[in-house]
Amino acid sequence: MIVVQDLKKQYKDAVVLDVPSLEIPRSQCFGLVGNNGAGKTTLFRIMLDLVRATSGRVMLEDIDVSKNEDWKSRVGAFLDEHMLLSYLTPDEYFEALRKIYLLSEEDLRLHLAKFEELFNEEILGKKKYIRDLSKGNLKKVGIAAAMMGNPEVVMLDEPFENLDPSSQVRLKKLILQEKEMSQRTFLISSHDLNHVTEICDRIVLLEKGKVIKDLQEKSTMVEELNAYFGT
Ligand SMILES: Nc1ncnc2c1ncn2[C@@H]1O[C@H](COP(=O)(O)OP(=O)(O)OP(=O)(O)O)[C@@H](O)[C@H]1O
Repeated sequence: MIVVQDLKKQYKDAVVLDVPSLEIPRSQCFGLVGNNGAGKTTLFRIMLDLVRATSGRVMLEDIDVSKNEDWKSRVGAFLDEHMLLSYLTPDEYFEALRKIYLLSEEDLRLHLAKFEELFNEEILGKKKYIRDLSKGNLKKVGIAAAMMGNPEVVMLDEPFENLDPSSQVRLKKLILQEKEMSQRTFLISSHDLNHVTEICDRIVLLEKGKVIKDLQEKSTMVEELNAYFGT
């Protein structure tokens, strides 16, 4: 369970995030939507202790993520390309992570096999550095890396952005499979209302840093979001 308590982030006079309370139960696929600047990435960055909150806290189980490091082995995330080692090839990068996560070569092979369709023969076995990959292929590397090491929680910021239509469908399939086979909690931010509502059990709508809708009824989610965004 992830618990957000009295969380505020302020830059000078601007309050960019103000979430009094939010609970994300284990194995929920939690979608986060909102217009540009709503605070989605800021919330993820605070959850990963990449940015310090002005006040309040994020707890993973009973761990305050800003006060204790023990949550780090339980969380995988891909927010942006800065999280990758761009001077490595994808193969070298996955191999480095394999050693960090103490996985066997077979574990890594099995993990990457799940991404075979999504990678579409563009990622592995090529002698191309991560820095030279297309934006979509870079995202695929980041997503595969975020799911390594069997994390309890996976956070993905805009995972569908820059993916071609077939890759978007393949990624949705992959997340749905992972959801079914593991007890993983997914936190996914997206501007793509159709994709996010299709895979998530719950959608939280942020606007100017505040939660203005918390939708848990699958049958009416798309309708409510379309009405809000005027789409
Ligand atoms: N370092 C910073 N200094 C000042 N303001 C910041 C800083 N980082 C983020 N902000 C502001 O915080 C607000 C929330 O930004 P955030 O990136 O979290 O939004 P978002 O919902 O992820 O937006 P998008 O959909 O455009 O990615 C924005 O107004 C942004 O300008």
